[in-house]
Amino acid sequence: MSKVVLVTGANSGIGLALCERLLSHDAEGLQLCLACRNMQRAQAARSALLASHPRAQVALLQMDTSSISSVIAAAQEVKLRYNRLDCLYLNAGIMPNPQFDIRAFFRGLFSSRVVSMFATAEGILTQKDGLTADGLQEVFTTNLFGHFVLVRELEPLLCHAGLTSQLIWTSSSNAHRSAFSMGDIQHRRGTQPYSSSKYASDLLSLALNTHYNKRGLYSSVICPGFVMTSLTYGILPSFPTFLWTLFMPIFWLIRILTNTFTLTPYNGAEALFWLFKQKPESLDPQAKYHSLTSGLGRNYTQARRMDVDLHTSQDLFEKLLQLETEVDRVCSSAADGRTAYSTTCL
Ligand SMILES: NC(=O)C1=CN([C@@H]2O[C@H](COP(=O)(O)OP(=O)(O)OC[C@H]3O[C@@H](n4cnc5c(N)ncnc54)[C@H](OP(=O)(O)O)[C@@H]3O)[C@@H](O)[C@H]2O)C=CC1
Ligand SMILES: CC(C)=CCC[C@@H](C)[C@H]1CC[C@H]2C3=C(CC[C@]12C)[C@@]1(C)CCC(=O)[C@@H](C)[C@@H]1CC3
Repeated sequence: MSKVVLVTGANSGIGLALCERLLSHDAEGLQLCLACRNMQRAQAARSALLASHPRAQVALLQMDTSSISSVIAAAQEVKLRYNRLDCLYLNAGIMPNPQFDIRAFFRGLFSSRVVSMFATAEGILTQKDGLTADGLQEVFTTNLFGHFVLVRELEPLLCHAGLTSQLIWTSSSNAHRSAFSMGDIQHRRGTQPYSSSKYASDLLSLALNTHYNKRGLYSSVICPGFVMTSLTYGILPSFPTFLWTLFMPIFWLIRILTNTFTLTPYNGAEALFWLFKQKPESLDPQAKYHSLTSGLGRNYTQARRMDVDLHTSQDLFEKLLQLETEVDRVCSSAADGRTAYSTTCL
């Protein structure tokens, strides 16, 4: 029986490279569904995949993870099209308006934390976040909450007696506990919404395992390493893309120090692809699976323990459930024509 796999943010970067790798592994035994916000870009990605795998089954789904109504509509469509989902990749993500602290970068270069700075970007990156049309924080909603709502909506397709399914989150080694606050899960008040949203996805994955393992659903988290994609190019917007290419020899040298410089989307998708081939029951719910590339260019996956605990993960899960109920209430009162209030108070 063919496996049904849905990938969010599949039209570019790591998501698209993953689709290519999945099809190269098993073009005919998969029903691949690319969930994207922009259908033109989605169509281009589908054509590229079909050019190298003409017999593959590749479907498209319109979904904007920053819009809760779009996520709910997309989930309804999935439920009409498929009767089960084997693997759901929660990969779409943004890092808007990044501010790169050059001084901190040069200080870091000549300090003992140089390797960790290149691996995690700790202390050198902040972002300016915005609000979605629903009044939620944009990074939180796109990277985490939209995906949470998607998982909840797709529960009937993911939880089947006697069968297992997988959730696989594209997190980051930029996920730091210090950037996340349980009193401000959307990160309204801080300057590191990206790090906060990725730390929250690490916590949420653990909580999802606690709640859903008994129903056959398993969740894992990966870090693709540092990959050259449009997300990365956005960090130095005044830098033309070709200048990044000129830095490649330096990056290859850095790769000798830290194998986290995977650099290409193909390498970055290593852990995503590796997890797909594992038995979900055999995976460690407290581990983050890192895509790594050695100095000689060998790709491998390594599990590293995450800085998460069950109690905090459970607290976050409950807060997300509350937020889901609130958003639902606001949306239905707006649909009824009653006065809708902004979700900024949530
Ligand atoms: N590049 C890196 O070094 C690292 C990346 N990551 C993570 O990897 C994931 C993939 O990013 P990457 O491939 O690098 O970057 P890209 O920008 O190439 O890919 C991001 C994908 O997410 C999609 N997306 C963004 N916002 C939304 C939305 N609201 N609804 C639906 N889709 C959306 C984008 O669609 P569109 O084309 O329409 O913008 C795009 O397809 C992200 O979660 C990122 O945080 C983690 C660690 C390192
Ligand atoms: C131009 C030169 C010579 C160096 C580039 C320095 C930084 C732009 C670069 C160093 C470490 C990188 C990094 C990321 C972005 C670009 C850097 C800050 C990430 C934050 C990208 C997104 C992630 O999720 C992280 C895992 C990356 C960590 C490393």
